[in-house]
Amino acid sequence: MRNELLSTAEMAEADRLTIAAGSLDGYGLMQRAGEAVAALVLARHPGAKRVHILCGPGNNGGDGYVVARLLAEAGVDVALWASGEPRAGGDAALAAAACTLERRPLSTLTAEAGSLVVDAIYGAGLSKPLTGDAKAAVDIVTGMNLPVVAIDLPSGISGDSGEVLGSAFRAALTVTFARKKPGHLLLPGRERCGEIVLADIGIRDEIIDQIAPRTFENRPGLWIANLPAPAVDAHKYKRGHTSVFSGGPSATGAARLSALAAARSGAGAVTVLSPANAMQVNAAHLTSIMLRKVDAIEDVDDLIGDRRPSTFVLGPGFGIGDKARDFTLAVLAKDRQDGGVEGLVLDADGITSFRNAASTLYEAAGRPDAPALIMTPHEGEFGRLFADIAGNKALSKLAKAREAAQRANAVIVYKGADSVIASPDGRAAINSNGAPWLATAGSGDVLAGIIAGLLAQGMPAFEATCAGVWIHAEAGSRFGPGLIAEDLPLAIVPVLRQLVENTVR
Ligand SMILES: NC(=O)C1=CN([C@@H]2O[C@H](COP(=O)(O)OP(=O)(O)OC[C@H]3O[C@@H](n4cnc5c(N)ncnc54)[C@H](OP(=O)(O)O)[C@@H]3O)[C@@H](O)[C@H]2O)[C@@H](O)CC1
Ligand SMILES: [K+]
Repeated sequence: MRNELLSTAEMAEADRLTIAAGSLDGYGLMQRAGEAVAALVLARHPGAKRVHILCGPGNNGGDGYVVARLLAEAGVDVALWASGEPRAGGDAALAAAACTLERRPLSTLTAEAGSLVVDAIYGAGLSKPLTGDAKAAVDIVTGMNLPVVAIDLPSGISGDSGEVLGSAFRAALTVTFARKKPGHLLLPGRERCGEIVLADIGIRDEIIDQIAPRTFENRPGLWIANLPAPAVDAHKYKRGHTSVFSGGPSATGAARLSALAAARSGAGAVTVLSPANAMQVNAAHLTSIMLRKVDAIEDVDDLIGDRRPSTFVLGPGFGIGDKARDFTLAVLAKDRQDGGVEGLVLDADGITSFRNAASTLYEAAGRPDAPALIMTPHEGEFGRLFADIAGNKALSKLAKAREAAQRANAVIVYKGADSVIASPDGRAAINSNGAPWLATAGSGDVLAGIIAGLLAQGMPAFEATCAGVWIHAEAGSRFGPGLIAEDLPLAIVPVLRQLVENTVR
């Protein structure tokens, strides 16, 4: 399956290019869209007593008129409700004219228990909050708890941001075309879509390639080709060396969790870098993972000279302040070339430490040949570093992550149930395999470790980050109730096995 996501503008462009290529005209695309929806309605709801089809004034409504005609031809009891009139001469007007069923105003909608609703009011063209007859229809259908099949998007959900504009249907099934849209994956859109089925309506892959979308669903296909597989002659340092900075004696657990996750993700060697006063407590809890005393910047330099760690994690349990800033900048001052430092994953306290010194961080990360910087803020941390972006109501979560990545010269994971991973080069991916079980203390420390471990094995920063987010979420979702962060490093093992064996997509 292809992983591109299309903005509503890119979808309109795909439509235009397909028509220009001459294989199908707009009405032909609409027929195919309607046929796909009608077939799914018949397959999924063979026993529906009555199907209410709600049609808006645009092409989404046009799809609805095609569905109405096809279902009526198949012998289904169809009731047709219209909001507004399709523009004369347009494809939707043609579809409406071809449908001879009686049309009643949507403002007079009534439905009966046991019936099914097909929502064709607004799709990609939603331009303002739902009001009037459309809003009233949402209230009636939601109040009666009727199952809804949404065409393209549940009306009221923005295809670009996933936001609810005014109010929106909650669909059991959403049928969309060619590729998913960001609004199908971003919250709250994702939970309003129900099951999402992608229908092929004749928009060819070459057309999508021509558009070259920069947004993706975060699935293995996006990065599996870059997933490290150890060579037969691998020795431990060839498989990458990750170092994790530990906090003081009463805050060491987070770094060890991160270190363990880096090791499980395949880094050949992992070292916990501990202040002198926490050496004993760290030593008491580490076996295969190495331990080294690091109190000052010079110790970091020595370590890089001696052991050549390729990646670092800084932040989990580390403490906020000068030391975090100094160590971060010392790592970013190293070169990447010739087996130098590949990257730094900055999380938690590491991020917060730069709240009043953000530009120093971004400049350090923007230096040519600087190690890759990866930051993994949750919403609160994101707001501390990027207050203006976070507060801009015109931006979706996707757009916010993208803007932050460009400003910070860093790969950003804007965490949440719909984590967005954005690269400074403009690419972005939306994660959709998370589960509520992952919202547990220490879960983020594990994520930072997985990303650093994959990066140490030579995966490029964006791909390593996307893979880390997906693997972490998959492990947590499969583990389910009762998950604590300590379970996660081991829970990623079966996920990795399936990825290596290529049995999960
Ligand atoms: N692209 C493709 O490849 C294919 C696309 N297809 C289908 O086309 C759909 C997109 O069609 P579309 O562009 O005509 O937009 P659509 O969602 O019907 O709405 C536009 C109309 O609604 C109006 N309107 C909007 N919001 C409103 C509100 N809150 N309250 C009141 N009015 C509101 C808006 O008014 P305006 O903004 O102009 O004032 C305009 O009149 C897409 O989702 C898919 O189903 C398929 O046929 C197959 C191929
Ligand atoms: K719709």
